[in-house]
Amino acid sequence: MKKILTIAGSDCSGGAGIQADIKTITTHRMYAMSVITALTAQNTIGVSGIMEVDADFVAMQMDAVFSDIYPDAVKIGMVANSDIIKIIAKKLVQYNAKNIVVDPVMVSTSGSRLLGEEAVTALREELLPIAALITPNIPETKMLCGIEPTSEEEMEQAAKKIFTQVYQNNGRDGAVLVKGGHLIDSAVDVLRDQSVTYVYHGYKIDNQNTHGTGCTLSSAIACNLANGLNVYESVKYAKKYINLALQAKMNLGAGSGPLNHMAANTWISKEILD
Ligand SMILES: Nc1ncnc2c1ncn2[C@@H]1O[C@H](COP(=O)(O)OP(=O)(O)OP(=O)(O)O)[C@@H](O)[C@H]1O
Ligand SMILES: Cc1ncc(COP(=O)(O)O)c(N)n1
Repeated sequence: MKKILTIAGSDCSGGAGIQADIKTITTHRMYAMSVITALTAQNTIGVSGIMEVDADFVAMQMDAVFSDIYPDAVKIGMVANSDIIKIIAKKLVQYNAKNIVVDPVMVSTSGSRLLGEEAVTALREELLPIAALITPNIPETKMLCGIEPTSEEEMEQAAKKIFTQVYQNNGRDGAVLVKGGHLIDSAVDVLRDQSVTYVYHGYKIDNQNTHGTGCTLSSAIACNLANGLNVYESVKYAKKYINLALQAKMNLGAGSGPLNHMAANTWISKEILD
């Protein structure tokens, strides 16, 4: 049994954050563990409150997990502030954590800030370089490199620029996935590693219930890495998971509703596990 740790914020409505991650990991038939960085009061319409966890208590949670059940992969989502980022980075290095995927969550789809403005530098300098893969969406890509891509070519330029800043300039290895879910007419994603650019030509599924797609994608990638797939294949199968979960068209809540993980289950069990 593979063990996956998610370090993220709680979404009480169950669509994003820790809850989306645990559903994704469980659907992959793996064992899910969680280190919670913040509680959010939110639903499909928006975020009404955030309570950040003390950085010391984040450290206690990480010690409790790593000293007992060592994870095969770690997914990181909402990290709230720079103190939490610094302690997470320190503990991941201390425990020599493997297969780290960072979704650099900054602003919710509904427009609320989930990362303090002061924390972007700590995220860029301390957490991103130790990840095997980082998965910025279009607005996060702009925050990281100044380019707000509107086409596949601009996504390639941005992915290359972020790779250079985060990995090459720090003498580290890793990969960048610029996600195109916010593009109007396609759901193309672009992966950049040390030498190659891969383009995933996704078509846009007609479903406005996309709350938690980024959380789900990064958790599915972490599961696939834990299963021994390389980064390119891990992203490929994670996108298939998202497509199935979106195609099932569950419609909960008055706003942008959650994904249907039960629908993704069929494909995962047939293609990956059997
Ligand atoms: N309507 C859609 N049809 C197909 N794939 C989609 C759709 N919307 C998003 N995706 C895919 O979902 C994944 C997440 O992309 P997105 O850019 O939405 O991330 P995000 O903004 O971090 O997600 P979140 O909504 O959780 O914040 C990507 O692989 C993207 O291509
Ligand atoms: C706790 C938490 N983590 C991440 C997101 C981003 O997801 P989305 O962009 O779909 O709102 C969120 N809303 N809440």
